[in-house]
Amino acid sequence: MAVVGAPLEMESEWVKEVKEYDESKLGVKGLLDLGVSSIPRIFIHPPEDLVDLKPSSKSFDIPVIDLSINDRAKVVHQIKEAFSTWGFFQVINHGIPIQVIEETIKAFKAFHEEPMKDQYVWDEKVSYYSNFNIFWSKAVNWKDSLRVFTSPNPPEIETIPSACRKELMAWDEYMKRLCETLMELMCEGLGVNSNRLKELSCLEMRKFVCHYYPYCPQPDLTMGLPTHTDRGVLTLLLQNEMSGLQVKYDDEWVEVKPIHGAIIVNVGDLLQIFSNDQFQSVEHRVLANPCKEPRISAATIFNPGKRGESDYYGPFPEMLSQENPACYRDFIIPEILKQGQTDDSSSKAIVDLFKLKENAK
Ligand SMILES: O=C(O)CCC(=O)C(=O)O
Ligand SMILES: [Fe+2]
Repeated sequence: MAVVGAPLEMESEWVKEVKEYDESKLGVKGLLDLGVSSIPRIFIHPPEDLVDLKPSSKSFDIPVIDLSINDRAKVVHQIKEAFSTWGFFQVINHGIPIQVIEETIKAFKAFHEEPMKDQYVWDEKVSYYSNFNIFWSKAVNWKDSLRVFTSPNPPEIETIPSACRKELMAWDEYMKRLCETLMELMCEGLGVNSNRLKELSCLEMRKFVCHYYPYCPQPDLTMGLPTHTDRGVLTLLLQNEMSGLQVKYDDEWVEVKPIHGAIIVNVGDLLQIFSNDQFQSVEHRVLANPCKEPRISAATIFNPGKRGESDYYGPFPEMLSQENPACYRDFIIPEILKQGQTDDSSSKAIVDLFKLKENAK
């Protein structure tokens, strides 16, 4: 963690302030409850993060795919198109009842809004806040996050906070089922066996992150979540009706407009590699929330469960040919974990790590 270009003594002062904030276990919500009206300086992002915060003036929208249409070939084609260009789409009519979606968002919101006055509840809450939001940090982000690994299959109950346990367990099941359906369609789009990603254990390791972006008094100075790509295979994201998520398209930032009941789906770095660059893992970010109403999002990130020394991953060999040579070398998951410890911040870190320069497109 470092302040870019700052002298050493300032850097250590900054680290000290971050540590104090972290150890206070207040979270951003806690700061607001204490009545702050400006953001502490540890939240101020460097200028390069804060240019063009406004979304594109062109009327782009990420694709919306309706899973209920009775034309499988059409859906496969739409997913292939969306993932080859945007790396993102919103899925509607996916079979998850709207009441489930509403109840789930309500439960996650309640978890983050647990009042500090009940010490037992508060202690449990903060025990799930992993290092609060000091994450990919050039500066601290204006949000609080709950992180849970919902693996192995099924998740161990103690790893989930009791305040939203019932809802999160149910949500995990819904996400797994939807992801299985989508992975089959994606595989068909790539021209590989529909079970390919499932057989590769991609439904087995799931990370769940629930972000809470409360009101920010100075949204032009900080970020909710800075620019990044997702590192897993596929991310399924639920959001409430508050906007803030932006996706890079054609070198411009495009706002993902909330659609009631929709789930956002996006390609992670690993899927870009498996697809040998047919699908794109695309940069995205979340602005600090200028509205009184908090923004809630819940990401389920799917990763391969098989992580042994002989479990190799790489571009699907059946997609490769002389005209379409591998853009990446094969690798094992421990190589990624090692890399994650050294540099957590850059977009496409995994893609760059395994790229074969000679075949790069
Ligand atoms: O909060 C959001 O909408 C996006 C979250 C996200 O990009 C992530 O968790 O990787
Ligand atoms: Fe993301």
